[in-house]
Amino acid sequence: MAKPARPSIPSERPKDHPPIKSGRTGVLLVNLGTPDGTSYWPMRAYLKEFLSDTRVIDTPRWKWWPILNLIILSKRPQAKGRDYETIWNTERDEGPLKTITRGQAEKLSERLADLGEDIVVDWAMRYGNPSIASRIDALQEQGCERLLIVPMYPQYAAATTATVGDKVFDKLKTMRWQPSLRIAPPWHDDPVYINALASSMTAHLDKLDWKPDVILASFHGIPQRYFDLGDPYYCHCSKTARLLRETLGLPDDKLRLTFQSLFGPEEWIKPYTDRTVEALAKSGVKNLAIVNPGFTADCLETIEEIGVENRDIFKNNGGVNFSAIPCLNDSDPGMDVIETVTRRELMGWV
Ligand SMILES: C=CC1=C(C)c2cc3[nH]c(cc4nc(cc5[nH]c(cc1n2)c(C)c5CCC(=O)O)C(CCC(=O)O)=C4C)c(C)c3C=C
Ligand SMILES: [Fe+2]
Ligand SMILES: [Fe+2]
Repeated sequence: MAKPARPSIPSERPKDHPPIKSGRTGVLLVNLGTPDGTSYWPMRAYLKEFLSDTRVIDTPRWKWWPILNLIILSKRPQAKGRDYETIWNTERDEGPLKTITRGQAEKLSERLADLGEDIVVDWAMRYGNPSIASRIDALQEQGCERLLIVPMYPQYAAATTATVGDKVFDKLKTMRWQPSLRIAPPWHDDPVYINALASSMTAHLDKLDWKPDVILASFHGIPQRYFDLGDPYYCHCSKTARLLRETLGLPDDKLRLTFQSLFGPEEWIKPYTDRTVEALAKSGVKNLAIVNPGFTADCLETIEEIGVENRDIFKNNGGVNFSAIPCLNDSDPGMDVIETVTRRELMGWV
């Protein structure tokens, strides 16, 4: 039987066809988020979005809705707004997390210049602005058919990494022409990350005219229940701390793992940073440094909670010298980490 004639495919686009940009790859760095301003309403909007995420708070909605809307959102926006004011980037009118994430994206773009014009680097916030959906739109408009999402968390947690995925999938669900998608895995035990932390800690501590008796590696906490339900976050943090200890040649009691930023009445993973700081000061430790390996950018939880609140706890209980070691941010070692992770995950695409 004769084959039916193949319909001819026009070799050129019809004259009235809209222009198509194509063939590019987008890299989207995503960090947690920050309010649009420090006054009541922007603070409230930010906290409401954040604390309504079931990945962050999994309490049944009928129970959580009145607690959030009637109790937490009536007081916390003012209190936290005052804290944000103390760290605010007034020049740009934004939180430091935004400023630093933008800097990381700009530097990454420069570092990937050898890959040519077909790579576009951008950044977004999981909560607040610029939103993930708006940046995916922008990348697609620039011709990105492939998308690498980099959740800016070295340790995986459902409350951070997975919720970035959720938001990306929500957006993709609405798109007729979806980009191909990759999500970078956590890098809690990557040698480039451990070495970057070790070198930035050493450089910072060498500049002090005193030596710490103890260093705390303080990570953001999660409720103990989330760990019991199978979240690998605690194990990732423990491994980072162990590798850091090994790299720096420090014994267990000199570099200790702790967890900060507790929220609500539940039990969180332990030991708690603030209680450890207090106990160390009371036990006679005079010189203390704290590093925050789980934060890729300095933010309220590092600058204010560690640099101010925990410094005060230490000094008020007999401590003498205290230093908060800055996050990797967009420093050279920090950018080495982001570049290594990105290049590895782009393999096969570029
Ligand atoms: C139950 C609540 C929370 C969980 C679980 C949680 C996990 C978690 N958070 C980070 C990183 C950051 N959190 C930040 C602020 C912040 N976190 C919570 C609550 C939970 N976080 C709140 C309510 C806030 C806002 C401030 C406050 O009201 O206390 C920030 C700082 C943002 C900034 O703009 O500076 C970061 C970063 C991780 C890594 C994590 C779990 C692993
Ligand atoms: Fe948090
Ligand atoms: Fe906090």
